[in-house]
Amino acid sequence: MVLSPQLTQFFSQVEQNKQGYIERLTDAVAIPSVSGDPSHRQDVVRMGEYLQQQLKELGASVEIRDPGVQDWNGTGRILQLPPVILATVGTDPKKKTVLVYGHYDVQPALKEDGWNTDPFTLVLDEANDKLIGRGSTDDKGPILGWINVVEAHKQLNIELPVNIKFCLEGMEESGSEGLEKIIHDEAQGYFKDVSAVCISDNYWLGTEKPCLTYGLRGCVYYHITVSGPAADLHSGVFGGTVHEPMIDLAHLLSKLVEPNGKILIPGIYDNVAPVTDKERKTYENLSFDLQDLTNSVGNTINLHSNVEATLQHRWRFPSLSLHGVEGAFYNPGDKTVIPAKVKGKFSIRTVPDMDNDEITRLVKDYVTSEFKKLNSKNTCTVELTHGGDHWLASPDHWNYVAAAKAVEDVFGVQPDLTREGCSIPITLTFQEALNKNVLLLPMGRSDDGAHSINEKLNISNYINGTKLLGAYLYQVANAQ
Ligand SMILES: C[C@H](N)C(=O)N[C@@H](Cc1c[nH]cn1)C(=O)O
Ligand SMILES: [Zn+2]
Ligand SMILES: [Zn+2]
Repeated sequence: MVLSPQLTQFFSQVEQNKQGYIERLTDAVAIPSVSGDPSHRQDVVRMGEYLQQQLKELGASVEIRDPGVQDWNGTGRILQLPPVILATVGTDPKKKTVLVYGHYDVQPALKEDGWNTDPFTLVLDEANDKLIGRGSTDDKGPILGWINVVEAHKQLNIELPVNIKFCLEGMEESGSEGLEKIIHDEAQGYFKDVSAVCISDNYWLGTEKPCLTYGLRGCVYYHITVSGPAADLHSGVFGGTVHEPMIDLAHLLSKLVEPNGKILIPGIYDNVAPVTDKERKTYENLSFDLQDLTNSVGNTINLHSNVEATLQHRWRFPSLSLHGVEGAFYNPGDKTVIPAKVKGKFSIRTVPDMDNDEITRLVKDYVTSEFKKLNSKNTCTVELTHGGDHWLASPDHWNYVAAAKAVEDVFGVQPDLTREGCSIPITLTFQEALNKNVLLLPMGRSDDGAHSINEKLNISNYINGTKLLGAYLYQVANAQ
């Protein structure tokens, strides 16, 4: 395949800039922008300021929007939400405009969780082609990839082939609070001239081959709170004499899902769209096998014995995961305590055609009726803490055709077409509010360990990913 002179020039500039790109990611990872932890809220704001500064230096016109405030965890503690950054590079009416969305917040990370190194100090492991640190793949690396593209063009003194409009938020890992309203408010304003949307915030199916992603599951997150005594109790003095919140909660959690993954909430599968013959074909010839799953997970604990069933349960069937218990004793060592109030946290990944409001009704009715069966004198409440919808796009759209050609430009292969099990709540909002095609164009690999310990982005993925984002813009410019 023959590359255009502009692309050839751009690719070689990206290669030359490698060191600078790694330094940029080092600076970004050093800001612990954990949106789910109020003690880090100022760091999220600082991360936003860092990006605004980078974008301004590259000539972007930058505006911010205030998403308002948040009642943190329903505690009455009011927190300012971090700003949504809107930045424009190029306003040529003759060019297409690509809307780039990304998030600058990250999941929590503590060395004690099992990280080999400090999560917020980017480790350059050249021997293993890795950049290790929280946010390296989710989603700081990909956001910086776009900034790298703009920088390379400025250095080369060449115009971008399209206009870019950035929309960067700092609350994605905590439910994207406040963003939906901004998108609706700005649909005929800031977002008016958008031709298509591109999001780089997911992962390749395996470790070898790039993919384009046209579907995501939704996510509804719940807390079950069981409380009883006025304070924690001595289990030797009170054990056997009172209803224990933790015992009630353990019973309730065990009623939600079977060890084989089957969700036990009555009615939960009723609206799940059936698998069609056309859809079945989409699981054929993907560059994925069960060993990829084993490698990403670090153990052979697969629930399903073939690729099709595994991917269907990741992409197009719901799943329920138990995440943790707040208020329970969790330190090392033994403590003979009866916790007074415990909060069990779980989420359900949703798929077409499930409806979030209906699911919440089913969850609340079921947990309430199971709690009644315990005949406990404790109290139990169930609340939805955040939710986002599932999403499906048309992969036949020119936006996908352009991205497939860009993959060929950089990697010399046809990308896999995939759906994804995780969620980016705002994707559907962009599609519906702007009525434009949305494409997911991932930079990282399946084994990057997003949300986990030792999160990494391969150096080659960062560099080739930057080339890919740039090549995609050229292909969009040429798309019919
Ligand atoms: C795919 C994206 N990088 C991601 O990690 N999304 C999160 C979104 C979320 C939903 N609730 C809380 N965070 C995810 O899928 O868990
Ligand atoms: Zn993400
Ligand atoms: Zn994430």
